[in-house]
Amino acid sequence: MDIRIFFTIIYTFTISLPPVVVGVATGAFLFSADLVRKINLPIPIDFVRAESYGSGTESNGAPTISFYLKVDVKNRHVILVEDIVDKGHTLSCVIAHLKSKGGFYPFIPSTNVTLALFLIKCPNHFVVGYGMDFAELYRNLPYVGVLKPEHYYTA
Ligand SMILES: O=P(O)(O)OC[C@H]1O[C@H](OP(=O)(O)OP(=O)(O)O)[C@H](O)[C@@H]1O
Repeated sequence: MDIRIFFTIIYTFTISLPPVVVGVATGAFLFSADLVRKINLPIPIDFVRAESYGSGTESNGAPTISFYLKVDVKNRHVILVEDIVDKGHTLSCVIAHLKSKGGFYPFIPSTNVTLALFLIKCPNHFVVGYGMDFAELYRNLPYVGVLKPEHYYTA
C-alpha cells in the first residue's frame, strides 16, 4: 500500500474521534461553558490561558500564554473557543502551539483546529461582559456592553 494512502486512512480514523474543546481563558470561559452544553457527545474539555491586555485597553503585542493542557490534542480535531479576536496575536500563538503538539502525517497536520468565535462582528469599541473584562472587572455581566472611555482614560 502506498505510504500516503496508509497515513490518510490513519488520519481519517483518528480525526473521526470526538473533538477536543479548548477554551482560551479567561475571556472565553462563559462562551465555552454555554457552547459545550450544546454538544451532546462525551468530549474532552480543556483550557489554555492567554493574556496580552493586562489592565489596559491595548494589546502589548506579545501574549503571555500558559499551555498546561491536561488533554492530549495529538491527532485530534480541536475546537478552539475564543471570545474575541482583535489584533490576532493570541489566536496565532495558540493555533501554532496546538498544531506543533500534533506533529504531521505526511502532508497533513495531524491536529486540526477549528475556531469557535463568540464575537464575529464587533464595533470599534472596548467591549466587556460575558467573560470579557477591563482590568479583570465586568466578566460576570450577562450581556456584552461597551465600556465608556471615561472609565479607562486617565488623562
Ligand atoms: O486578538 P488579540 O489582540 O490577541 O486579542 C484577543 C484576546 O484578548 C483578550 O484576552 P486578554 O489578553 O484580555 O486576556 P483575558 O482573556 O484574560 O481577558 C481576549 O480574550 C482574546 O483572547
